[in-house]
Amino acid sequence: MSTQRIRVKICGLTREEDVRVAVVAGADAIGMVFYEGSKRCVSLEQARRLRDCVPAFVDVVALFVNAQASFVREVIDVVKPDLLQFHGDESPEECRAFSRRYLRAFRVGAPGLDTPDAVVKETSRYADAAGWLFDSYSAGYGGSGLALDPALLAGLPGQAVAKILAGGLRPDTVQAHVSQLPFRPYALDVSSGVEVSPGIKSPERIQAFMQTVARV
Ligand SMILES: O=C(O)c1ccccc1N[C@@H]1O[C@H](COP(=O)(O)O)[C@@H](O)[C@H]1O
Repeated sequence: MSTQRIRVKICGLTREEDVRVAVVAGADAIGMVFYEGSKRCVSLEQARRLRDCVPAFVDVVALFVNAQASFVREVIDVVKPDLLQFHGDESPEECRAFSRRYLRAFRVGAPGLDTPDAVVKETSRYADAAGWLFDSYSAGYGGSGLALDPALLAGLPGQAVAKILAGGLRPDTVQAHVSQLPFRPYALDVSSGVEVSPGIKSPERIQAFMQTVARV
């Protein structure tokens, strides 16, 4: 039986040169953060320029945290993302309001999301998502570099929705994180683990991350 390759999204890009490095290294998706509370937040104009560096067959993902619907629509119009990523407290209705494919992020370990049953119940509310993205719980909304507890992901349905692991992945730890999961992830999402500072990526770390994942 063949094992499906694990896809990679590199998130929090702010510079054109980093987008090009990510694409050449084989990233399947690149993410841009539209959240003013993040040091990786990009402007609409910056995002449009980054988007223009992305060739066919690489997805552009726009990440939001409790954004106004009008702002999400503006990003859709200007940047034309392939996927939306909701990383805040958005309800299923708010995620569906744009009739776009979306990733739903879960801050695993947060109050109310701190048992396997609670995770299963919460994910089931977003059964129409294109992917469930499991991030760790931290004081901010994400991009913390902290890893989640894989035991909290036990009991999720097999094939229902693509499962994406995020949170504290690095070139030297990603293999161990994947092996501790109760399932084989569809994809991985990395931001701080391939950076030299928030929003500034390291070509060496991106390449090392991609090479390691290709062997997992
Ligand atoms: O990157 C950010 O600044 C960010 C801000 C708000 C919500 C999510 C954010 N990033 C996402 O967080 C996870 C984990 O990131 P890390 O690898 O631990 O740094 C990932 O999905 C990022 O896209």
